[in-house]
Amino acid sequence: MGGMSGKVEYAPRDAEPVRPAPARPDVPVLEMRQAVRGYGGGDARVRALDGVDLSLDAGAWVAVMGPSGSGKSTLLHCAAGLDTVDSGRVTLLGEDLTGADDRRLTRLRRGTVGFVFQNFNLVASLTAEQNVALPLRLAGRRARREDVRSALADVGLADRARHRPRELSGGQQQRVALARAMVTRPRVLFADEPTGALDSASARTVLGLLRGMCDDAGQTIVMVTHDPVAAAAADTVVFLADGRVVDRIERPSARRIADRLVSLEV
Ligand SMILES: Nc1ncnc2c1ncn2[C@@H]1O[C@H](COP(=O)(O)OP(=O)(O)OP(=O)(O)O)[C@@H](O)[C@H]1O
Repeated sequence: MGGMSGKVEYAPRDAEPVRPAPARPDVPVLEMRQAVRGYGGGDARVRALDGVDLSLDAGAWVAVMGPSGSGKSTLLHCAAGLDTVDSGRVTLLGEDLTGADDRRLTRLRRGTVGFVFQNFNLVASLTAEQNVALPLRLAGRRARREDVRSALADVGLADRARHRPRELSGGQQQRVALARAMVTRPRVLFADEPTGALDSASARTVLGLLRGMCDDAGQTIVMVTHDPVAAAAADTVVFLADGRVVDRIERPSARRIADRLVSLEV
């Protein structure tokens, strides 16, 4: 990739803007039906997902919670097409991920899903702007300057475009990671502990940005978290235990979530 360490080579001004994948109002954005994913064999066999049903429409924000080892990461990975289920079905925008080969999965993910992780996963040698431009370049297209700049402006970092990750606070780095996830306008954002490494003020900022993404842009968010305060920002909390969905609360308070978690962990 030319120019990785230098300035971003932007597309010409009249280049096609990034457009979200077409909406399919007739199908859920994400659907899991009786999803099963096991690891290991024989006596050591673990059913990380044991018949999970989940259906999410455009603009839905679900938090996935549960004790350690309950299957949260496995659910996220299978829903995002980073991992495949052993049985059951997973569809993204109506397209079946089950049995799709790696090339097809990569194509389905591109432009359809975005990712944010606890540890930001920014490229240390690249500026904020270059990090945000990266998914477009990985998709084989030149980024338009205005798409990259507006993604950074959306997270309040227009004035930090030339900063490298080490020159940014944790909260700012996570906002760059959000801008990077959003620049392709994904229909679904998968977030694994997006506020896990942040102080409470930065966490609130990030949760507020996520709220805007589902309310204003109709994007769907699947967020794994251990934090009841973060989960209370979502519309729905799904609780996992031993690979199964054991409860679901709509519009929950942090208090109610914490109480439910405690009851699962004892
Ligand atoms: N690659 C793997 N090989 C073997 N077992 C695995 C693998 N990945 C996950 N598991 C097992 O599957 C179960 C679910 O794991 P998963 O990582 O999805 O849980 P989690 O809820 O995300 O946990 P945590 O909150 O600790 O991150 C666990 O029992 C785990 O040990």
